[in-house]
Amino acid sequence: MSEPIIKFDKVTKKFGDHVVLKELEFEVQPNEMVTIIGPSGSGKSTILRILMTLEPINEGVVYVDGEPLWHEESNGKLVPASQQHLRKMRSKLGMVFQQFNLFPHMTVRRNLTEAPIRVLGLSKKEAVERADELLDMVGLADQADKFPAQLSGGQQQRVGIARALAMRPKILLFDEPTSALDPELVGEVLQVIRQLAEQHEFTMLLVTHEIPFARQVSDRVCFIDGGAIVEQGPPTDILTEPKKERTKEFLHAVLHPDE
Ligand SMILES: Nc1ncnc2c1ncn2[C@@H]1O[C@H](COP(=O)(O)OP(=O)(O)OP(=O)(O)O)[C@@H](O)[C@H]1O
Repeated sequence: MSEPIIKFDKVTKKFGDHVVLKELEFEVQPNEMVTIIGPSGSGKSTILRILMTLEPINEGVVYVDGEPLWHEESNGKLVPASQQHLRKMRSKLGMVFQQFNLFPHMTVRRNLTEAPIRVLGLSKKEAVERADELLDMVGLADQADKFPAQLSGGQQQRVGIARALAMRPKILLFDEPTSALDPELVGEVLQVIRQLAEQHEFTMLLVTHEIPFARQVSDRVCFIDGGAIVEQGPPTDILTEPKKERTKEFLHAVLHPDE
C-alpha cells in the first residue's frame, strides 16, 4: 500500500472539557473515496474542519501529503505550524460546505475566479478559462453571469463544487453537501460527486447521511461514534453486513426512520 495522503495519528480534539475526538487513528490513501457516517455530534465535521485548518487539534499529529499539517519540523522536533505553513498546506485541500458558502455579491463566474487570481496568481484570462471549463463540467455553463441567489440550491451547490475544484486541490472534502437541499435537488449534486469519484483523480472524503449513495460510490465507509472509528471497510461490508451493534443500530435508524 502507498503512503497515506491523510493520516490522523492519535489525534485528540477538545472543545473546553468536551473531548470530541479521542486519540483518533485514521488514514486515507491517494485517490481513495472515503465516506464518513455516524450520528449527529460524533465528530464528523470536526475531522473535515481540522483538515481545512479551521479547527486546531489538542494532541497528536495530522499528516497531509506526507507533511504534518498543524506542525512544522524544526531541528528534528515538531513545533506548532506558522501561518505560512498552514497556508501552504491548506492549498492542498478544497471543501464543499453544507450551506454552499458562495459569495452572494459576486457572479457565479467570479465566485470561481476570485481565489485562483488572488491566491494562486492566475491571470484573469486563465482563471476565466478554468472557471468556464468547470461550470461546463457541472452543467452550469449558461449560468455564469447570474448571482447565487438567482440559482436553485442544487445549482448553488454545483457552483460550490466547481469553486473548490478551481483551486486544483489534491484532496476534496464534502461536509454533508446535500443536507440543506430539497429532496428533488439532491440527485443533481450527487451526480456531480459521482462523476468526480469515477475519475479517480482526487482523494475524496465525504460526510453524508445518503447511505445508498455512499454504498455506490465509496471505496471505503467509516462509521464513527463518540469521536472514534467503530467500524470501517468496503461499503458492502459496513452498510450491508455490519458487525458491530452500534453500526447496525445507526443504519437501522437512518434507513428506517419511521420504525
Ligand atoms: N466550535 C465549537 N464549540 C464547541 N463545541 C463544538 C464546536 N464545534 C463542534 N462542537 C461540538 O463537537 C461535537 C462534534 O461536532 P461535529 O460537528 O463534528 O459533529 P458531526 O458528527 O459533524 O454532527 P452533525 O451530523 O450533527 O453535523 C458536537 O458535540 C458539537 O456540539
